Amino acid sequence: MVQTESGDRQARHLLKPPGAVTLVSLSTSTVSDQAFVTLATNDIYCQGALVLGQSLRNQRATRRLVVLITPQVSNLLRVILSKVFDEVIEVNLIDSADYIHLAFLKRPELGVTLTKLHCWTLTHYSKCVFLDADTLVLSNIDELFDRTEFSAAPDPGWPDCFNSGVFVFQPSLETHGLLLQHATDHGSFDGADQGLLNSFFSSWSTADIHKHLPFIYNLSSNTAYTYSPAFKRFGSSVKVVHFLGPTKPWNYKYNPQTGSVLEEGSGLANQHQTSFLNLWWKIYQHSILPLYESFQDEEDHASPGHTLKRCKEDLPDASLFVQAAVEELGAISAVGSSQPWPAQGPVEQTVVSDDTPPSPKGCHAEDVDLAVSVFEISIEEKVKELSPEEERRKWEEGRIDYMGKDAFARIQEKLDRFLQ
Ligand SMILES: O=c1ccn([C@@H]2O[C@H](COP(=O)(O)OP(=O)(O)O[C@H]3O[C@H](CO)[C@@H](O)[C@H](O)[C@H]3O)[C@@H](O)[C@H]2O)c(=O)[nH]1
Ligand SMILES: [Mn+2]
Repeated sequence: MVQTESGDRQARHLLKPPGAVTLVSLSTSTVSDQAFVTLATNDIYCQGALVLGQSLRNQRATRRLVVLITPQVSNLLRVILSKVFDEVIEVNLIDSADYIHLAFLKRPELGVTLTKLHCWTLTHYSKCVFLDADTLVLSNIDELFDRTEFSAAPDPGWPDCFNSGVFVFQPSLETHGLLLQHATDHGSFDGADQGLLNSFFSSWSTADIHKHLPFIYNLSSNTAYTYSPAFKRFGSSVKVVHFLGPTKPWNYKYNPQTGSVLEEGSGLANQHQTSFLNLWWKIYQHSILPLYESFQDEEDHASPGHTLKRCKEDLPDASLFVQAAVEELGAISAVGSSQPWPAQGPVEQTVVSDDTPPSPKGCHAEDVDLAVSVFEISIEEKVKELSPEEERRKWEEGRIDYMGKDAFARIQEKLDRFLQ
């Protein structure tokens, strides 16, 4: 990966309030009119996008790397994303066109879905591969660009439908418009993008076998066990793992010494899934955490005593970040191999930042808490209590938590309580 000073400087332009489209050029890929695209609508999903982007770089992807973000994504994460992705493009969570607004008021949970559809507006690319932020690339997948729109792999839960976590598409404003129109007219049978895309590209299951991507391009890690003989036979050729479902890699805690996720609290994962989870975390530890540190170092010049600098100083013999920076993460094909972490000091040492009282939660990244100690790394969403004024401003700015507390069901609950 080529990272230039100027790339980092350009990244500053991503700070809010950004323009509709911001271009950041970090690397010269061999094919510049094609791209891998992902989406992150908040700082937590950004952690997934970062690992995905890094996994594509590790596998020497020859196309541009693009991440679509929404206004909720914090300034810090914008800068960090720009260190991994060639382009960080802000899109709106809901398009401002009134007909969409009206249609979707009845189905607020589709907001995030609509955002995925924005990938068709990337018309400066002739062809793209979309990957969910909860996917991990294990080997080079450039050959996907030999496929045409609309190619995707079967969904493990209903194989006559495709899974919309990995797909090949051709950006086109016309298609984008038709998709939105389809959403307006028909909604989505699963209330999200997968249902919508399946009914729009409804001939996928029958028309052209070339549009069926092999399952190795979208292996659902949590369902692999349901057909373990096949996993035994074909598992070694898996190219993309997809952590679909409610529990994502970032919901686990990770022990950097043993190189494995800690299972307690997050339910027991099957053995294959554990290897993939460990791989995800290995990339996170070695390649993503150091990005936070380098950003903080830059900030230190401007404002001495900033958070992560102290973290580093407080960890003289653990030096997680320093080790991570010098250790080049090469091929990650060693699925399941244990990663012995060099011996560290025997006493658990917790990273503590400047402006928070000593506690296990140390390094913070605006909307996420990164707790880093010798024995445990974890990513947690900050629970922010907003004042009624802040809540109102959020709504007025269109920053509505459709999946969470502003979900239609929650609002209905509130109304019911009020009307009782
Ligand atoms: O709050 C959110 C939720 C989702 N996403 C993005 O949307 C993708 C899809 O969401 P995800 O949580 O990964 O859904 P899955 O668990 O994978 O569930 C399935 O169902 C989804 C809804 O139909 C499809 O988008 C997925 O591709 C399909 O695998 C994510 O990867 C992100 O890229 C966000 O950025 N923020
Ligand atoms: Mn997914």
